[in-house]
Amino acid sequence: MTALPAELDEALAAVAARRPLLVASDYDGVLARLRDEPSAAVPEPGVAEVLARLAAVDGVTVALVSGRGVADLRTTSGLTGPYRWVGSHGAEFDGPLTGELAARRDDLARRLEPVVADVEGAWLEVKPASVAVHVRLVEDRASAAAVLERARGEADSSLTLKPGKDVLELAVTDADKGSALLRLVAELDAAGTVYLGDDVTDEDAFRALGPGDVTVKIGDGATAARHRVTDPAGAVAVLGRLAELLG
Ligand SMILES: O=P(O)(O)OC[C@H]1O[C@H](O[C@H]2O[C@H](CO)[C@@H](O)[C@H](O)[C@H]2O)[C@H](O)[C@@H](O)[C@@H]1O
Repeated sequence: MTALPAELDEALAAVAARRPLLVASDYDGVLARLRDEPSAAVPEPGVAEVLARLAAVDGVTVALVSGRGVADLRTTSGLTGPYRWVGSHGAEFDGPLTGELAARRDDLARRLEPVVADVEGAWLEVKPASVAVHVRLVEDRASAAAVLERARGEADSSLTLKPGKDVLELAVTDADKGSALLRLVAELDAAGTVYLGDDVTDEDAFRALGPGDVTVKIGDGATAARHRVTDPAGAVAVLGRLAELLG
């Protein structure tokens, strides 16, 4: 198992003593390695087991907080369990979104179609509260950047831009992972929270939490998280160590 930095291990030991405890994680790039095709991003070995172990501890709630829609997250991850499922960057919190949002999203998708039409490898993912412009498969990186720039130009002030790894999402709500996490913390009256994330949209969650919480960035890049591990195997090691401490 990946060895954890001493400060991270100490922080996990401290938060493990608190109840109620919220253990929340982003999905892509954290619990699953990034893949060319989003539906191929299955959980890393050990993820299902460690989440189940954590959720079985009295006073611990496990939450999956993803940019994916909840239905997609459930299907792609194959995870089942007594978890809180927060999708669409926090817009799907209590259940599916309303039809009015879907109509705005479909109109947005129509406007974005020409942006990807002639660029090989660029494609649109139409999600519950957003349209994601994907460029991971565009070989020429200058063309990929140009597609994202053009998509950015299609955004009016009613939309929220969510940049990510080889993707730009245009969302029809202003929900973010930080507000969603704070809503969960309040609902559970959590005395401590652990959050793992790897991407730009996870920074809202890192910033929302307090100094006594444990925030872990997966991979490189500037971050507001207090701790870092290198890859999804490291994320599994963090969750495994926490399960051990709670055991
Ligand atoms: O918040 P997350 O759980 O990290 O979800 C963020 C986005 O993840 C997916 O896209 C990313 O992962 C794909 C699979 O590895 C990869 O092909 C893509 O380039 C990445 O941007 C998903 O497709 C998006 O809908 C999520 O918002």
